[in-house]
Amino acid sequence: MREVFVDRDVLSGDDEAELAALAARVRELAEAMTLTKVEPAEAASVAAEIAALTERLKAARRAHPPFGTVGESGLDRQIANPVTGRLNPLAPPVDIEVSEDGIVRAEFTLPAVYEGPPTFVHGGVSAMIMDQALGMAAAATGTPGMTATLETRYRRPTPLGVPLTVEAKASRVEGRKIYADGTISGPDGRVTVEASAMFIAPQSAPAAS
Ligand SMILES: CCCCCCCCCCCCCC(=O)SCCNC(=O)CCNC(=O)[C@H](O)C(C)(C)COP(=O)(O)OP(=O)(O)OC[C@H]1O[C@@H](n2cnc3c(N)ncnc32)[C@H](O)[C@@H]1OP(=O)(O)O
Repeated sequence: MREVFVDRDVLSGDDEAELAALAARVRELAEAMTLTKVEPAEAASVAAEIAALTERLKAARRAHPPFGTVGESGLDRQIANPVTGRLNPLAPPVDIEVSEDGIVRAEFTLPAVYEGPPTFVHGGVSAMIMDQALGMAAAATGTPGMTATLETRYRRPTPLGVPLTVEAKASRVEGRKIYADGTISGPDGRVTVEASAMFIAPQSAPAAS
């Protein structure tokens, strides 16, 4: 297995909490940036300040995103994941829970930075969230894998700014292939996105730590 799976800094809870708080501020910054009406001179001034802050963060730099210490599966350790990662400002983040019966579920709200059609979620963002939820459902069978196929059916537009629910569950495992299905639904319970995926487990599984 490639070394990048194992050669990671593992953060303490305190370090993770501080960086998660920083990521939350950057998320707010992205949202403020998307919606701001400030004058060009003020935008230029803010850009200069942000450039200076970026240089401060780059002063100490890792080769790869770090892992967290939570969990035993090696899945929820990916704290910089672009869907669920509290340390990744691009992640909403979607706080996915996996129940003992293998059902993956999360409630989340997507702000304006994820807009595709006006007032609705970008279809690629929905697909990204489904990929993650379906992948975690596949992994919950005990056999995690890489996405080989992902089919999304957009039944109706997914609204921004309201509570959404993603659910997924593995349907079957055939050798190295794991199949899973899931949905995103709106606050009225109506399904907006259906998805099905097939994951393929690597020939040799990655190390858990
Ligand atoms: C890995 C662990 C990670 C843990 C993360 C936990 C999840 C967390 C959630 C993360 C979620 C996000 C996750 C992400 O974002 S994963 C990122 C997106 N996915 C990828 O980048 C995958 C890129 N592709 C590959 O790496 C390889 O092609 C894979 C690994 C998929 C297969 O290459 P491999 O060399 O191993 O396969 P094989 O040649 O021995 O063939 C084996 C069987 O599979 C069949 N086949 C192969 N490809 C396809 C296909 N595309 N459609 C349909 N069938 C396919 C093939 O016919 C054969 O069938 P059969 O003849 O036996 O019947």
